[in-house]
Formats: sequence, structure tokens, C-alpha cells
Amino acid sequence: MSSPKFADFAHYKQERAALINHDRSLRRDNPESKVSPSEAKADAIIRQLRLSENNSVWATEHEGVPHPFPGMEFLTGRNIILKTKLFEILAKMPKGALLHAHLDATVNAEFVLKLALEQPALHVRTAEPISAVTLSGLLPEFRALPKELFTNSEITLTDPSYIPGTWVSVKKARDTFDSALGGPDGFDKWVIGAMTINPSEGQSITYQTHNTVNKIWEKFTSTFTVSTGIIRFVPIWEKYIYEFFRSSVEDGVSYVEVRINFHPKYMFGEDGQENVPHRVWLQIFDATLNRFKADLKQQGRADEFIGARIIYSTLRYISVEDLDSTCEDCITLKQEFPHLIAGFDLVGPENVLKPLIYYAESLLRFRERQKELGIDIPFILHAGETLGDGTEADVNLYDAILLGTLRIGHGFSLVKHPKLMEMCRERNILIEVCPISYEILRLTSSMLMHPLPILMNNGLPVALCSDDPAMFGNMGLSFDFYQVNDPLHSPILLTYFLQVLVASEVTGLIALRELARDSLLHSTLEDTEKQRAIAAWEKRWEDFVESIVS
Ligand SMILES: O=c1[nH]cnc2c1ncn2[C@@H]1O[C@H](CO)[C@@H](O)[C@H]1O
Repeated sequence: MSSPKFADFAHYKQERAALINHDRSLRRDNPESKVSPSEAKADAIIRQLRLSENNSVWATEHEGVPHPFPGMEFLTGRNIILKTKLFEILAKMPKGALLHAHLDATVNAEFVLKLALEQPALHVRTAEPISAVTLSGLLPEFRALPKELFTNSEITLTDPSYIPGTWVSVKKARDTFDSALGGPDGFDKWVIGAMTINPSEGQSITYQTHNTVNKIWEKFTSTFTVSTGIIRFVPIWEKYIYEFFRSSVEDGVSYVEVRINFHPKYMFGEDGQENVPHRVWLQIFDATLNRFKADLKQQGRADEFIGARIIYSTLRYISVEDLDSTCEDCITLKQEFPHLIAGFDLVGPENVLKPLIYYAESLLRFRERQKELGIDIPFILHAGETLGDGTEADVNLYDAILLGTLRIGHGFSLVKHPKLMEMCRERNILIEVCPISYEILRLTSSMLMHPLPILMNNGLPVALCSDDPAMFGNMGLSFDFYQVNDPLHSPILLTYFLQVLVASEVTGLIALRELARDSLLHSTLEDTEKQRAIAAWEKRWEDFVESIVS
């Protein structure tokens, strides 16, 4: 064994500094990054603040949280986070692009219920009468009905004589909800509970009865089943999309690439018929996007939002035959809306659904078809959202990369694969990381055990993303919030940036800058649009830095 040789202790210290420098030079926020004098000053202020809040806010006991720590699990630490000055500062940070979110899970559940109550066509039913005994286990099923099927009878969901499966108008169901079960408030609580993994209940659901990945996914999947009945109805779809854009901008996001599940062929039209095809969904998306941008422009805020595109998604349980026709549908939409369709993905619980290898041949054919037609719909695939090592979900990472994925959705198990890490670094494949999602879906228990720093410190590009903010119930507290333009009520991305910052002694403001910039750099925007988006973001970043130092 060779023993280390040092001329003296000064030499040791010199070697030590060189080793630390070399190690840190491999990080995404390496010390060579260009840093302006204002950024250096702002970074020092942030570091000082972090230190003092670690010793003040985080070192004391809080109600119900006797041993808090920076970077602790989000659901428990949320109220402490809200008390920090760091949070207040980061609320103003321009965060770049949101590259990974499922549209069905992006708008606050209370807002969705409010939209439902405004629509006379929307009805609700249950599989049994609701009573104190059945309430917590029963899911509401929502659907828009044609006018001739509207029900005006006196029947109510909480009446013991309710005939299972009878449709009741949503408003009526709420108004007549048994007072012993909380009346209308009890109705709201029941519906919202069915559409979310609620923060307070969530702690027990997530950490006790549903404390495994597959178990919590059962609850998670049911939230989609409930909310889809409301969202996929044209008069609501439009308002829902507008609210998604609005809340994204409020969270400091200036561009989004959102995954839309096109597995259902139709949504419900205003007339209550389920016959509205995909192209109309996109027409509405496009028109709403333009309306939102015009509204921002009118408020003199045009530079806060560049736009939105869609990652066409379907579910990982369809047959190969169905995938072939789904790919054709995606191509048709791309031809009609080239500016909207940004990529293609297959979604759903990876541990239990079909692996990518099952679809690989069809996916390769899809790429060939695109070449023939002269169009480009890159794969932006979910892969490795698992605790496994060598399981089908983990092995999906090999397929995603071989299939040429532009980015990887989640890649939670990527750090187990040295060759794949190298390939992602060399091919500049960005990893879409969703910290709170992993925690709630039981992949990790705190920021400190999160693979995010391993990815970043190995030099891989990363973007922080919100995934399913509405289901995680962390976007606002009451109906009132929608009247209050308060960024603290829409904090999901903001919280991620804060968690990244507080969970490391090395990471500072420059790492946050790189995360935000990388999200825009790795978007599917065309070069000129991308440059424009980055320039607008840089201007806002400078203002943000100035606001810290001044
Ligand atoms: O984290 C995730 N990984 C994989 N699929 C997801 C995740 N979040 C949501 N969905 C899927 O997106 C569809 C809604 O459009 C749902 O079917 C849900 O399974």
C-alpha cells in the first residue's frame, strides 16, 4: 500500500484544496461558472441568511414538529418553510420552464370543484348511499349530462333511499348533503379529499396506511379518476387551462411543456355528449393560450410568459396495436398544430404497468414514420421512477436512452447506473426531477436522501418540476386564495428551489440559476424562440439579483 507523501502540512493543505476543487469542478454549478459581482453579493447574502435561519427557525421546536431540519419532508415542514425569509426572497425568483407536469393534476382541487358547481350539466353519483359509515370509502363519479337527462328529483346522495348510480346535479348534491355529515362543507371536504392526497391527512395516508410505492399509487390513481369527470368537459376544460397558465406564472414559471393524457378519444361537449375529439381539445388549448397571453400583455407583463406546448401522452397499459394508432393520432395533431405538439410519452405507475421494451418496436416505427413525413416528435419518456435495481421499471432507463429520449421524466433510479449517467452527461439528456412527488409517492423521505444532488454534482442537467401539484394538495388553502394574488399560496416550484438550497452547504444561488437556465435550454423551443426566452429570463434574473442586494 503506498502511503501518502507530503513535504509538510502546508503541502497537505494544498493537496486537500486541490482535491476539493477538482471534485467540485464536476458539479453543474462548478466554481468556473461566470458570476457577476451582484450575483456574488446576493449569493453571500443568501448563504448568511441560510446560516442564521438554520440556527433560528430550524433549530427550534414547532407545533407538531418537534425536530425540524432544513430539507425535511415537505408535508411536515411546509408551515415552517413559510416562516423563513429565504422563502420570501425565492418567491420572486424567475424559475424558467416547467418541463414535467400532468395537466390533469395541475389545478387546485378546490378551484376544480368551484368550476363544477358553476355547471348545471355536471352531475355526480355514488355506488351506495352516503352515510357516516360509507363516506370515507366512497368515491364520487362526475359526468356532464345532456339536458334531457338532468335530474330534478328530490333524491340526494345522503338519503338512505338513494338508489346507487342515480345522477344528482352537483350543486344539488352539495346543497342537500346531510348536515350530520357536515352539510355543504362536508360535501366539499369529501370531494376534495377524493381528488387529493391531502397534506394533513396525507401525512398519515402517505406515511402510515399507504407507506409503499404501490399502495400510495392506488390512492393516487383514484384521484385522477374522480377529477377527470369534471375536467374533461369543454366549458370547464377552457377555464382549467387558463388557471393552469395563471398559477404557473404566479409560481415564477415563464414557459411550460405539459403532458396531456390523450388515451380517452373524446371529452364531453357543452351539450353533454361525449363526442369532442382531440383536435378540438387542442383548438381550445391554443385559443386559451392566446387569450392568456393577450391578458398578460394588457397588464404590461408580456415578458413573464413565453408560451406553452404539449407532450402527447398515453397510458402504459394499451396494446401495441393501440399504440400504433395512437402514434398516428399524434402525427395528425402534430401536422395540424406543429407549434403545440412538443413530444411523446407513455405514463402511469411504472412499477406495475408494461415496460418500454414491450412498446419499443412500435416506437421505432413511429420514428420512421416521422422521418418519412419530415416531422419531428421527440420522445420525452418517463423512466426509472422506481426504487428497483434491475426491475422492469428501472430497466426502462436503458430503453428510454436507446430510443433517443430528449429528456428523462424522473430517472429516480438513474444514479444506480454509471454508464447511463455518463451517457446522459455526454448526450446532454436533462433529468426532470420532481422532489415532492417522490416523497409523497414513497420513493424518498427527505431532501437530504434525494438523488438530485448526485445528478447535479455529476454534471447532469436537471430541471425541477411539479409533476402533480393539485393531487399533492399543496397549492392553496381555500376558495379565497383565488382572489388573493399571493405567491406564497402557490409555492410548489418555489419550495423545491428552497429545499435544494437549504439541503446543502455548497449549493448557493448560482446552482438555482443553473437549474432555471437549464430548464429553458432543454425545452423543445426552436432556437430563436429559445434565445428570446432565455434573454427575457436573464433580464428578470438580473432584477431578482438586484432586489436581493439592494
Ligand atoms: O409521476 C407520475 N408517473 C407516471 N405517470 C403519472 C405520474 N403522475 C401522473 N401520472 C399519470 O398521468 C395520468 C394523468 O394524465 C394519470 O393516468 C397518471 O397515472
